[in-house]
Amino acid sequence: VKRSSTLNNNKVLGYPISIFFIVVNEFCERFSYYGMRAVLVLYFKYFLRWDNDLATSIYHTFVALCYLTPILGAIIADSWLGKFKTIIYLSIVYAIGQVTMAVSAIHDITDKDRDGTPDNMTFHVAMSMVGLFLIALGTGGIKPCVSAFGGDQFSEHQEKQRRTFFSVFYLCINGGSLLSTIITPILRAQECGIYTQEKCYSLAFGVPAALMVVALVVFIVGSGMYYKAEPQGNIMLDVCKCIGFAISNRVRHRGKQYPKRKHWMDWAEDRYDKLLIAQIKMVLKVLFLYIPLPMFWTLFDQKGSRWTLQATTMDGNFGALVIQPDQMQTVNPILILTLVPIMDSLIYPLIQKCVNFTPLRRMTVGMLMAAIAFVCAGLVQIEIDKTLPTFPSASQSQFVNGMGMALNVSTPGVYVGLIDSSYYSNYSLVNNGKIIFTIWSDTQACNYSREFGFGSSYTFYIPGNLVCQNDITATEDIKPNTAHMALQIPQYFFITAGEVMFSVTGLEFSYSQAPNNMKAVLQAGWLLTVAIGNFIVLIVAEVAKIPEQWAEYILFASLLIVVCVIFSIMAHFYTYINPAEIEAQFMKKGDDNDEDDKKQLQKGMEMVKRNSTGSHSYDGDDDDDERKKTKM
Ligand SMILES: CC(C)C[C@H](N)C(=O)N1CCC[C@H]1C(=O)O
Repeated sequence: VKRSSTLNNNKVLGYPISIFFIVVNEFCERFSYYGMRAVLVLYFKYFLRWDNDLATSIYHTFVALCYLTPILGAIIADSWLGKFKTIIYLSIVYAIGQVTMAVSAIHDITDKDRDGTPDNMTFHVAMSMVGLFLIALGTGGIKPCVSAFGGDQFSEHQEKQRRTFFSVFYLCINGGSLLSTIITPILRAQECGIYTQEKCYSLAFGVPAALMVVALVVFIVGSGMYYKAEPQGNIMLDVCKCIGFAISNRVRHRGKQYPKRKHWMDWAEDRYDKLLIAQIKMVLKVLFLYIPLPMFWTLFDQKGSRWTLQATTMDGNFGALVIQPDQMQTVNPILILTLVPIMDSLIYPLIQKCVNFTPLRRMTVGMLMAAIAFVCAGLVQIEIDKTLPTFPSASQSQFVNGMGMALNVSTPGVYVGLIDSSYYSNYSLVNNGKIIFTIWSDTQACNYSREFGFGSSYTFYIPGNLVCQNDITATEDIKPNTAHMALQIPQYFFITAGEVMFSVTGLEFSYSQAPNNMKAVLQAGWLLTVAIGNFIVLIVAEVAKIPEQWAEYILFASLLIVVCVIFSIMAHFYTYINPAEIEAQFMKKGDDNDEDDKKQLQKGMEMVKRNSTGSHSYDGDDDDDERKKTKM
């Protein structure tokens, strides 16, 4: 039983007011994180002048680090500072990191010769690496704490409200990320500078930095309203020692003369209190269940890579709207914003009328949905392959100069180059839509315009007697993409519906099944599945050499289905628990036990008492009581 009585007075519609500050904080933080991430690769490539490979590797390493550091944040929170202080301190580190990034992107700082390019690249690289490290520490460190801290604001009997909170929390993640991925690229495209005007990366990083400061301020403003659980001493050290002792004790008592114990962790009973052992068992059970989960994220993360590449071979013309391949990714947060409320208010209650749609069942269906998404991606790929020639590469054009003199050809943003007489240019990449080329020689200049479809490729022949527009002959080397990007919508729909069922549920499940003193640790365990999924994508990208892309999609779908079957079997044997109830039972048992046991349990009881800060209000729906001990 937790939460102070003062909290119960600060409610709106049965929800603690404190969660308002937490969800606003999450919105601003995710704006900051995803906004910075949206322009990061371009910053590496165009500002730091790294090649594609280095830019991609550092980008993925950074993303993976952001999902590894939650372990650190969780340990600090659960063992030392508590969630509130950890969030405050690591948010400061995070904001400093964002500001460092913004400063590292000011080209004028080292542009001594005022030519628009930084003269001391080492300075900018060093600053941005320090900035990224601090950001990874901050964003990852606070992530498990913020979600667990939000969950802490509800009493044990407000499970329904707590579930809604996790849905709103997820909406805020995606609202923030959607807005920032639209806004920061626009900011980046602006020009700024003191001596010369260059692409404004400092603004694109500066606005996320400002949002992180806002996130911190909002969180501090709510300070008086939070329930703040005290950390339980160095719990992670106790956990490790207890597990270590259980293993060594088990090994020391191998013979038949030693009676078996129900669980291998019970071998720690000789030295550690039963409550701690029970809590470790709860955590291990959930962590064991997580083993197959990274596979979901492996598929999910390919939205940003494989699916975006797929979109480059498609037609993004939606009439009034022309969608670029990488912009298709925003379909995910847009769909999250629509699907979460629909699922919560309509789909789940409807399904619940027919079957007991438990969290683990939802997660299983979520994984199946992701597999279906990849089958859709495979089918779309087959459709694309029917229309796709192989040479030359997409969206390019070349010019053949038939004139007796050298010619220059350019279009805004692209300089095709100087073409010698009776010679040809290289293929140049241009945008889709109407493009106007300027062709000029020493004696004449003219404009030539042409409509380019997505993925098309042309050779233009400039005759000897050039007058312009009508004289140039165009040969279509590759037809424009005919498979429309709208074909990707079903795969985005299924992966996002899967995400809602899998990720939102998983977040809440991780909270509800964790003992009070290890809530943040289990949230971090959940986030670790995202990190491992990211790593698998990196490995797969290097190792998988499947020549047909559609076959790779189907392979991934099949792998996820296999993993899904394994998960559903594991989930079948999982018994839902109410950690607070189990912890309370140890208090009760203590009264009935013999003296020795009583002494052992004393410590555990103290722990539970420390968790129980004040009275508890039974005001929420307790519709989950019958599920407390249900199977999958
Ligand atoms: C990739 C989207 C912008 C965000 C995504 N839908 C999402 O909410 N998440 C992906 C990893 C976990 C979660 C997050 O916390 O960002």
